[in-house]
Amino acid sequence: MQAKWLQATTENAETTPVLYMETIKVPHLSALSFFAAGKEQFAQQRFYWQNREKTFTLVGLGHAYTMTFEGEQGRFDHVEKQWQQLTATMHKEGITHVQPMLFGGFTFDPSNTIQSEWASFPDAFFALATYQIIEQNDCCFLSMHVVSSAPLDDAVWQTMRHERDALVEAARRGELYTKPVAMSYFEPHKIDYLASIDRVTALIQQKQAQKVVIARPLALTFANHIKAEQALSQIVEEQPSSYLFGLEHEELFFFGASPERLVKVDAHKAYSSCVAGSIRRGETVEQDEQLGASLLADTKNLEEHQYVVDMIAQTFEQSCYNVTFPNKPQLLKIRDIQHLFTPVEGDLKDDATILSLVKYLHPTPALGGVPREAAMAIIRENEPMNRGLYAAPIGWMDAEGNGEFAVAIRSAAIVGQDAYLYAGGGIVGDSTAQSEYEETLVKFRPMLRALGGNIHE
Ligand SMILES: C=C(O[C@H]1C=CC=C(C(=O)O)[C@@H]1O)C(=O)O
Ligand SMILES: [Mg+2]
Repeated sequence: MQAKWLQATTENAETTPVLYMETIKVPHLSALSFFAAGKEQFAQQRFYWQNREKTFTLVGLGHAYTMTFEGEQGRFDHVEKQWQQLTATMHKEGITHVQPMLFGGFTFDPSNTIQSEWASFPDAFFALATYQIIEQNDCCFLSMHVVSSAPLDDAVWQTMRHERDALVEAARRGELYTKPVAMSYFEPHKIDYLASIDRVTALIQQKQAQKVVIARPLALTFANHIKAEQALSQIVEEQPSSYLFGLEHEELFFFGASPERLVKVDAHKAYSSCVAGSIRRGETVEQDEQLGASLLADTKNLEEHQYVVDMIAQTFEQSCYNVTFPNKPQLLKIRDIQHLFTPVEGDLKDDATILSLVKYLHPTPALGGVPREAAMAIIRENEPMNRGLYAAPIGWMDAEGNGEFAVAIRSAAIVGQDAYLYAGGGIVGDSTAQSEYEETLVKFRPMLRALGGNIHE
């Protein structure tokens, strides 16, 4: 008995790390240049995030702590619990109101075992950066994090302060990036994709599901390795009204420009957005308005959209008080495409958290389908790819329960000289393969442009 008790306490002592943090305020710094400044010391350990409104930017270099999880059962709770434990005891120096931020994502479907570029990516992957920069309200805060079970020696801080100052200096020098130029463009499984849309539409007509989102990849090859900062710099320039994200994991760099919020929590208020139903942008203002008006009146797109509103509103009803949402969709216009859009908000109940909302919301019918399990089974049967983080929750949270997750669409994974772009669409009873195919072509455009692969434009 005693031996067991001793073992338990030792384990406990070893697994109770403390989070040390020191924050300073720095004059405005380009978040992208800071990301690039970490390219040598922190290669494969960087992340980048900017919200749609461009009012909040977060960049992380290095891993002070990582959390990973394999499998479906318990992955959201595991990350939640670990983060709570890690932030239970914090030692803050310098500016103390700044929070440590955990950044990462949960893969779309842990049951997918297809070998792919995502082979070594865990089903949950989150990192607390060694060096974290936050830009908000015209202020720029630079934090250092160390997670240690032993008391921290001041010499550690001294060394890190030097490294931090060198990173800031390197970031101030900046750099210009050229657009990558793709050598080849390949649509794997194109014929399979077209056939799968016909099959899935038939299954929906037979009432095996009401809606299923089917996606496909597009592959680009380059003459040289694409640098993460080079790819990111393109979307920073080109996508002013989307969430921008980038996450390195080993050899893989996943990045994108998504219009779609999964959930945001700010001071116990929760926000989600239903984004589903699509049409291209017009070439003139009149044509653009006409296309928008026809989208707002199109029964197939309204059906796609309504499933998402019903499900998100229902989930919010369980986790929030005072749930509100407009009774008709509006238009959400981004560079290449316009969508039907309905915002949903509410006041978080005491037992709900941002991660519990991510757990219940993912995948919404904008990415999975209705009913959820039937749709997931149809996706597994009919989509010959592994989505990895595509269409999955990606985002951040702080130690006070605030945070934001986007749905990682309009995204691509870069591995060395190859890039895999992903796009899909909501299939309902009256979908047609050709128009769904064309919708994916429009959805590929942001990443194709960023990667210099817009061979068809
Ligand atoms: C699955 C994607 O988009 C979703 C989000 C907005 C509109 C959609 C649609 O109209 O089909 C999709 O549900 C994608 O861009 O890959
Ligand atoms: Mg659609």
